[in-house]
Amino acid sequence: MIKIADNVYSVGVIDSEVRIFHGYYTPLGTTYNAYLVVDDQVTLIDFVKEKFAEEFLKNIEEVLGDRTIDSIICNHVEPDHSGALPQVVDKYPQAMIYGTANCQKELKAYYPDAVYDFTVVKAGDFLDTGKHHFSFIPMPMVHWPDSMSTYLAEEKILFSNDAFGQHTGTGELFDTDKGLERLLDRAGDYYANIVLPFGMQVTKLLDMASAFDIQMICPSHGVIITKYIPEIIEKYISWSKNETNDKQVLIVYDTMWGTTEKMARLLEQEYTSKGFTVETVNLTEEHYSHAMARVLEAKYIFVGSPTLNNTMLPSVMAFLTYMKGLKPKGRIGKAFGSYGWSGESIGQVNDLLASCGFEMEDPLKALWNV
Ligand SMILES: Cc1cc2nc3c(=O)[nH]c(=O)nc-3n(C[C@H](O)[C@H](O)[C@H](O)COP(=O)(O)O)c2cc1C
Repeated sequence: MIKIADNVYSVGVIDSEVRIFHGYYTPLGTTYNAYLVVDDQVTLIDFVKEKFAEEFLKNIEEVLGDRTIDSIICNHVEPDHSGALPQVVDKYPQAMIYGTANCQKELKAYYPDAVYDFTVVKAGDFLDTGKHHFSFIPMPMVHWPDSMSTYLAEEKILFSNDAFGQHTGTGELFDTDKGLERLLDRAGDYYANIVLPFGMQVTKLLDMASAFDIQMICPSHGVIITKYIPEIIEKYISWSKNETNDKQVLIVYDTMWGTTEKMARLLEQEYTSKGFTVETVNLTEEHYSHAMARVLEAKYIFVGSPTLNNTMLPSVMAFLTYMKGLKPKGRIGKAFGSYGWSGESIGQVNDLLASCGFEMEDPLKALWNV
């Protein structure tokens, strides 16, 4: 438990061990952030993953002692945020849960046996807990239909849920602990792997949030943002518009016997000598979500695979399928790869990149060797 403002406590937990998050590799683990606001009435904002329910309840008790929770704001139903709901409502049965209409439906589906009262909230609604006033900012699809943010006027805090999140489970608490570069690196990694398809919805959220004076952003994963609010908002505006760096190339490949790797190195040399910044990811050595984080600001996405049994390597297929789902826009693609006789992989990679809506450069093929 940590006090983060007058009467506001961080009561979430650190999960330093989690490594895969719905297909997204999290080398630093993550945190499940939840917050308590103590007023005439006590409000809990979000829960944690079910596995950490006991630790979570202890954190809450450390702040409240024998006091009870009157209101629970459920910003998002996904089990990393709502998993401990049954245990919390069991201990604090009188608490009223506030969330969007979709939140109500999804909670019923996830926790059919839990007993609790629920009030549906929408934009413009307030919760008054004595000296504190919460307002609700629904942000559907950032990143589920139920998602919302909550603003606490007196402390100027935006509880942003998954927006502005970062998977950083190393014990850092504030953006000032490790600085701006670290924050943007972790937030960018998260944005690329989770938020990227929802640029339009992020724009709406930023428009709505601009009406509030925000001095602190408390996301549901990672560090609390205090110092670098303008910087992170500027990045969110840029990422939501799919703005890329025209001089940045990402090369992603895999290889069996090294020729496709040689092709990747040749492309790297060519583009570096032309003044581009080039990042190269070998999918045997790095997870595809690491490559995805690099997609965020790269204008050029070059993808290479040799032909294996008339198709591309599974690792390359996994990356391309994953990237397609995350809907990056406005990129320039190029397929490359080596083959022995039929060479289907290069055309298949080309077609998948084209199906992402990328403008395509001519593919590069190498028979056996370069
Ligand atoms: C198990 C296996 C299956 C292969 N299947 C095909 C194939 O269906 N069509 C083809 O053109 N080449 C095929 N090849 C040849 C490779 O594509 C060729 O060796 C290529 O140069 C490998 O590129 P790399 O060095 O980047 O791994 C196959 C090679 C292996 C080892």
